[in-house]
Amino acid sequence: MTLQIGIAGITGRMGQLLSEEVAAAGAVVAGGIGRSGDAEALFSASEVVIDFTNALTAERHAELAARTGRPLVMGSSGLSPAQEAAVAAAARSVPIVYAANFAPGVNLLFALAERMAAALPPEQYDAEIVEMHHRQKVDAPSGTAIGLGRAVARGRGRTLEEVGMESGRDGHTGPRGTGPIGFATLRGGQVVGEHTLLFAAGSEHISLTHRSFDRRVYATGAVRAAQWVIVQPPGLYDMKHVLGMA
Ligand SMILES: NC(=O)C1=CN([C@@H]2O[C@H](COP(=O)(O)OP(=O)(O)OC[C@H]3O[C@@H](n4cnc5c(N)ncnc54)[C@H](OP(=O)(O)O)[C@@H]3O)[C@@H](O)[C@H]2O)C=CC1
Ligand SMILES: O=C(O)C1=N[C@H](C(=O)O)C[C@H](O)C1
Repeated sequence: MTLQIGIAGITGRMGQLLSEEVAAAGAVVAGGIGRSGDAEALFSASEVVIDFTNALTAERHAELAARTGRPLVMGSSGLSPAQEAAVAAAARSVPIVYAANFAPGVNLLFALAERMAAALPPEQYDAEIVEMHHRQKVDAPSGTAIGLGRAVARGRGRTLEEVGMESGRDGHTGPRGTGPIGFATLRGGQVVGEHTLLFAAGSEHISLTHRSFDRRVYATGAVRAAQWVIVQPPGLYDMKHVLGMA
């Protein structure tokens, strides 16, 4: 049977590409909604739903996935801790892939970030994350930047909340703290997505950069995640699970 995939956010930058990538993968677009669409009807008509909307809508869709028993692939970013907790609660009754970034290269970057952070002591190496996106992006720092921050903190045996984030530096900030991860956000033009992780010590710097040139890389990854998630038991998954990197 051909997989019936619903698309939440079908009129958006990602949604339009998703329609093409669903067809390219030999699946069928079961339906799609923008902000005026009927989400209940979309979930009923679909075997799996892919959501690229916004934080508030994505939280509602996670709850709807749990209520209808339809697996969900979620790419929306900018979720608050409470919204992420709601997604995790929904994933107790339905499988959900919630990924900050569906590009394979970024998921390799997450793994490398963790390894580098484990090797570079925070007393000597300050971790800074710089991201740039198109002028339409509404959330900051990007979900991927936060994901990188979490990977660095994990490598140092802590959580991001424990190590702390230094973002939006302006005015008399005082000296940089030892341990917190710095975040800088650039917005402009039509940049698809750029992320740099820098470890800065007194006598050396080491950095890793990922650049996306085409957001189709996210759409391809999300469709792959949809094909993967339909046969998983309930749980909260990430792209590393889909890619076999967990
Ligand atoms: N994880 C990843 O790899 C990636 C994540 N993203 C994230 O995906 C999200 C979408 O990005 P992008 O496509 O660029 O954004 P767009 O603004 O281009 O698209 C947003 C889509 O969401 C729809 N929408 C808004 N409100 C609702 C609602 N209440 N119910 C249903 N649909 C709604 C819009 O519909 P309408 O046209 O009617 O307004 C539109 O189709 C963002 O959070 C972005 O950060 C983006 C790229 C990659
Ligand atoms: O809004 C975008 O465009 C993107 N959002 C995601 C994020 O917040 O990290 C992923 C990608 O960088 C593009």
